[in-house]
Amino acid sequence: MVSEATNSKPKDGTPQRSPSVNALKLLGKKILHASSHVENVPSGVIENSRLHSGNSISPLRHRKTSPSQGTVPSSLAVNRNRSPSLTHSKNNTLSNGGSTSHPLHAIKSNSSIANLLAHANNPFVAESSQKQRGGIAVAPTSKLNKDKNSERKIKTHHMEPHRSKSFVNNKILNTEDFRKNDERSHLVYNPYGINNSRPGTAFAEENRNDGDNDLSFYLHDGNVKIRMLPLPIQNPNDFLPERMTQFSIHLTDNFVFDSNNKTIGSGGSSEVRIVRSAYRQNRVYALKKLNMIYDETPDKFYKRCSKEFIIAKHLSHNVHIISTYLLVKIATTTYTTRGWGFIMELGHKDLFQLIERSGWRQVPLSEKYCIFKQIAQGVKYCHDNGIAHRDLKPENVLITKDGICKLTDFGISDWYHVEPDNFESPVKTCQGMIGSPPFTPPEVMYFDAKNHYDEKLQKPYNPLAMDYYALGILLFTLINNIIPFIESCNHDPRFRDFEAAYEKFVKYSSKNFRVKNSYKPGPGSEYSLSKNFKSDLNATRVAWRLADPNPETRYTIEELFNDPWFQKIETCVDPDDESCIMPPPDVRKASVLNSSNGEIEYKMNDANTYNMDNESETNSDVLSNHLSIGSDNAQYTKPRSMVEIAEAPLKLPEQLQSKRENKASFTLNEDTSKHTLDSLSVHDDYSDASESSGGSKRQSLASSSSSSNGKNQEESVDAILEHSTPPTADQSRNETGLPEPYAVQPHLPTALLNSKKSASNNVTERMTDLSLAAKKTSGSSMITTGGHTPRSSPLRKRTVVHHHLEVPSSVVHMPSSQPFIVSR
Ligand SMILES: Nc1ncnc2c1ncn2[C@@H]1O[C@H](COP(=O)(O)OP(=O)(O)OP(=O)(O)O)[C@@H](O)[C@H]1O
Repeated sequence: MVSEATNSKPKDGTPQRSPSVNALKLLGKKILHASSHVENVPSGVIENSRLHSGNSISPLRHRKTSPSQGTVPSSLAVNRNRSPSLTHSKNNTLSNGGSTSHPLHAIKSNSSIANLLAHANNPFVAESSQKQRGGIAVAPTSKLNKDKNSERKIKTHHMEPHRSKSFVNNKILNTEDFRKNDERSHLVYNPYGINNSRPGTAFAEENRNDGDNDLSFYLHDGNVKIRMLPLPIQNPNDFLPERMTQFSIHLTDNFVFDSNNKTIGSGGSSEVRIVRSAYRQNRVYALKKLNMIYDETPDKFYKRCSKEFIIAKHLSHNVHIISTYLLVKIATTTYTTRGWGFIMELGHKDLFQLIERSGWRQVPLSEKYCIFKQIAQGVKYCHDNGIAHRDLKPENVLITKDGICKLTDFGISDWYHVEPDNFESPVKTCQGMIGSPPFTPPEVMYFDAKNHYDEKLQKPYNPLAMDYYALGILLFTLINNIIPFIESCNHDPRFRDFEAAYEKFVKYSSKNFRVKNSYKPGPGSEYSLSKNFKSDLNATRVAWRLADPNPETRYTIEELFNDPWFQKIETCVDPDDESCIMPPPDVRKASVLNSSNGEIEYKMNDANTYNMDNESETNSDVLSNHLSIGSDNAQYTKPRSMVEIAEAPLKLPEQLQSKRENKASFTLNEDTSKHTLDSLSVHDDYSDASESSGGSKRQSLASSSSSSNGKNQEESVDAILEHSTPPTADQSRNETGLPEPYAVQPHLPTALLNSKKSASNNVTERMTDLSLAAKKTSGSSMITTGGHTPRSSPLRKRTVVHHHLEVPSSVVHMPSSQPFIVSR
């Protein structure tokens, strides 16, 4: 058996709690004490034939997912990963309600963090981090095992038990690896994504007495320390397979930071900024700056990040995957701290940012189905290429300026075959808690240590079935405008209701519902999760089959693509249209250190020929693009997580808002005396100059979908599910082609109307300015994914019918926005 086993155990004594934490605690008190009926499940691998026929782990067919109450044996603590959805408001700072003077910052996807550690095994890197050139994208199992074993031998002083004062609701994690070595290898875990420092940066406890000689902790802003990679920064090429070897490994060889210097997104282990080509300023890219997490060792950091890069790059040839181009070294500048980063295709928004908008409710079902299908196509591409994503959620779906949905964040993705490069080999099952709880299936949630499930319930699971389930929850979320449950486990009353409704539906209404190829209608509007599907029982079939709590009977991606309803969904993107795949950036020069005189010299890239005449760009090109980016940045606000919205859909605690406006800017001062430059490293004098973290004023938590004093501020999740979504695209469009709510708002104040119109116009103008910009057309010109359109050149204008980005946001803080939210 090849599996990944990680464990964690909760620990009491949390000093501060966010509103979401408190709500979750309340939920936790309502645990259902149900008896369990669980069959033994053999662990190990899943035969390919079974995998593709929709069966996953064998004898779970009739098991109940309600476990008996029990305690988690100490041997089964789980290495938890938490969702950005669950835990954070990206780019936001939360106030903790007064128990501390620290401004708190909510970061994304802390669920992922501990798991990231467990996945820091890059099969392309030998134990000593020396380059291992294999020439293939994936390594054989033996090598994977070898790496895992080697990691077990690594001294784990970074894993010594400690608790960080910086974290709210700390938990202690044990990894099974370290337990086996009889080491207490606790990690501090921040499940709710709140810390008191700058976004996306990992922190460690101030007083470390674990013998760690890593000098990469820097005191700033009182008692907060920022983790930095020790010098010298490693050469990315040493961690990549030969076919991915890069000519240039330094960011500044070929890119410049956008002068706006804004963080456009952040996650549990990264922050994302805009960079530009040094040669064509209008070519903009995303720089995902990777941060060390918690007590991660530099070695594990390099392995984890290079693994993510290899997977992301391996998948970078599809319309529905964000392209990842380069793994680069970054020097400390006023923009960022030294380390590694990915140069990636720039997304315009992520799906979370669209769904959280009040106007999302009015987006026609046909457009939501289009988005769903695009996501599914991205997932299928991953699976077809041997990768399970394992962290699908709206935050990890980016939408380009053309309205194309693309998957990103392969931080906890993995090759799912026992032999990664042998697609005939069985599926490698997993163990341990990973993913984001609202989107993580119940068989994985059994490993969530905080829920204290009986060990018997923790069976090896199929990583692909995680993605199937997440697709189902995504579809529910798209249609209902809110996540259906906070956690897919029976500690969540909403999930319990869903599970009970599922069983009831199958038992009394549709006995063959789960039978393969039966395509029975799904639950109707008498089921709350189905209401907003407007009696489209084929659509509810797909959502319910994908979100089947039982992995045995859950839809597979193949079944989804065979589903007649799914096949008929019209999308505005041809999955074979390579013009929608961003070409790689120019990489023309590479800096190298002249060992004789110590000076930096540049090598030119012969393979990258170019004509300077074609490079010219007008100032106005640059300016307009710059302005466009700048204005977009303003919208990269993640005010509330979906979980927070689910908990208090229209309620905004006023005190949080005012406190957030008073957040301090942090200044990071590096201690230059701690480092000596390594002569082998060209840019490893990644200047230890002092830097400012640059106006890290936290963004407001105030959600665009929230109103602090709106009439319906106590509106419940159930009430939200009751609201109707416009039934069809046609019915909701006026003569301009825009969905009705975008054009006529008679009940809104004039100022509000004007601001909405101009916002909408701006989007339209920006889109039509682009070479690949969407043109508004009639619905008849939709591209269906069943057909094939001719390959287009990168400059050909693509016909798009759905303007996925044109989702108006309610005006925050205005009570009058409330009527705008409620559908008519
Ligand atoms: N290429 C990109 N273009 C634009 N925005 C991006 C891009 N990549 C990421 N983002 C934004 O940054 C956020 C964080 O990115 P990402 O999920 O990759 O980080 P992460 O640290 O891996 O997160 P996690 O905590 O889930 O592991 C995304 O949700 C998105 O809003």
